[in-house]
Amino acid sequence: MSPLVEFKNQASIVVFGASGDLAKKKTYPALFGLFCHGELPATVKIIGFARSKMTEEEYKKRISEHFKISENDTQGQEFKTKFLELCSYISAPYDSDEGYVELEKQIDDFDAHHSHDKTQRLFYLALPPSAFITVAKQLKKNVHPREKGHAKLIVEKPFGHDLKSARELQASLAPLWSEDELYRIDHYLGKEMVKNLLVMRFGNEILGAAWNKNHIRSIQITFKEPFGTEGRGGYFDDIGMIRDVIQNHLLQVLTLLTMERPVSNDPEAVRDEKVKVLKAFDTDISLDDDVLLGQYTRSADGTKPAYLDDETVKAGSKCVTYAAIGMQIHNERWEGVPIVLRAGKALDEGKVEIRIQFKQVAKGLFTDVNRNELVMRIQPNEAVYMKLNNKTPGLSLATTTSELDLTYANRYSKDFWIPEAYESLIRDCLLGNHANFVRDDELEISWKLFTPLLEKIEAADGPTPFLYPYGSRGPLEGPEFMKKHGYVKSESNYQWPLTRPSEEKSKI
Ligand SMILES: NC(=O)C1=CN([C@@H]2O[C@H](COP(=O)(O)OP(=O)(O)OC[C@H]3O[C@@H](n4cnc5c(N)ncnc54)[C@H](OP(=O)(O)O)[C@@H]3O)[C@@H](O)[C@H]2O)C=CC1
Ligand SMILES: O=C1O[C@H](COP(=O)(O)O)[C@@H](O)[C@H](O)[C@H]1O
Repeated sequence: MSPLVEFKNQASIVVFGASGDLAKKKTYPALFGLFCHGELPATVKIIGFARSKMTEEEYKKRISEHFKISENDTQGQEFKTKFLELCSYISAPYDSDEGYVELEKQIDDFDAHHSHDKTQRLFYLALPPSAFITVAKQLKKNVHPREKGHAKLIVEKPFGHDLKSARELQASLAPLWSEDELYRIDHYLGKEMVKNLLVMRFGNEILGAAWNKNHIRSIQITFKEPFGTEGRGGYFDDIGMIRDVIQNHLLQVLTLLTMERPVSNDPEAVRDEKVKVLKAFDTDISLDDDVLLGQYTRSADGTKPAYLDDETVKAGSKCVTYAAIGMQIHNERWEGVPIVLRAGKALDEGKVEIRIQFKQVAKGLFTDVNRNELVMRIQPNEAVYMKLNNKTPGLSLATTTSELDLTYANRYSKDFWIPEAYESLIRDCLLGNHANFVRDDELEISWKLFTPLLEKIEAADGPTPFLYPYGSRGPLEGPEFMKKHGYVKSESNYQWPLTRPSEEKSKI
């Protein structure tokens, strides 16, 4: 039997850093979600491992805090009870053998009890990067099954801080864990709309045919969060917005959006294409022309703090909480198409979307019509809509902009289970599907792309970010920057959600 099938039937799942924030908010809720949907292996044991001293009761209370069930959801409560019966906890240091020896024993007992021929072990490192290598080494030494079965290791971002540290991390991991055993999570790859990109692009001839420099005028990928770094300022100060979201999540989305068609749906075929297009990205990102940086100040009404008000942030820090970066891809398909990745915290709304703007139609027949735009909203409320020009209904021959709208909430019933990103990725890992995980060569190129820029930004004489108030749309220079990078704002005859005749204006 292949390891793939075996992990579907039975597995021991070990969560390192089980006392932490990620484990509580994402890892355990995802495991619980999979359990409720019958997507965990039929025979499974879940072991938490961390240094914190907790009784089993405290541990179970902690890991279930974020389960999505209400008090009066009897079925949900039953699932929770059954799920927690599968969970146990080991409190031990990460850097000495004792806890790992106990872990090995618990897994062996579980396998013996269920008469498993082979042991299947999934280790999830919900740990700060400083602990990755210690745990990876100890696991290899004490708990790797070797010829007894198969093992997988899930590693969380950040995978390094720059090219050099990413290489060092990789050099330490590689002798211990093969690329085949490693699963580097970028949780954006588990989001429904991101997974839909392959189908949208390669399953629709009409889009595939127009997906190139001949028809596309510009590409934007936007990440907006309505909250600041409250409580995480100290951590964020060494990271900044480019490392936090752009170098990983947005770049991954862009890669899927711009790669060539994979030869098959084999995970390596997909990752090969991602790497190929990444190699065609221009690494020479100009600080003067291609980058707009910002940092948030207090909100206009004074109720929300400035980034620098956080006591854990270095006084006078120039850390970037907003960044827009103009990128170029030098290949036959994309040469000359402006691309902007932009991300900001403490903005006016929470939203992540892709916006593809098509070229203007030929002049002559119309004096001026808006450009078509294809928008794929990743969150909240998944949607795909295409802005099209249409004749204004009635006697008028004027044009108006409307849209073909595939808003999921209107098109798919609530009975569809759209898994959370972590649910989807843990399931992929259990099934041995690497397609939505970051390969070592992808990681290397993503750092090659952004490290030179980060070095310029973080140099002692690096730029001072533009300031923007908490709750605003970002630096005032934003619209001008977008215009410079090929985005033309629609004429104002676009009305949402309902077009009314009084506001229509003649276009022909
Ligand atoms: N929080 C989130 O939502 C997200 C987090 N991540 C990434 O996931 C990883 C874990 O994040 P998160 O759970 O927030 O981290 P935490 O800071 O909560 O750490 C997790 C656990 O690791 C242990 N730990 C903390 N510091 C150290 C240390 N210096 N050395 C050894 N062990 C330590 C602690 O457990 P104990 O002391 O009990 O052993 C802690 O409970 C990080 O790499 C983070 O960047 C990625 C995306 C989102
Ligand atoms: O990795 C990160 O992502 C989150 C945003 O994730 P989302 O799934 O809520 O869109 C971001 O808040 C965090 O700063 C970053 O580290």
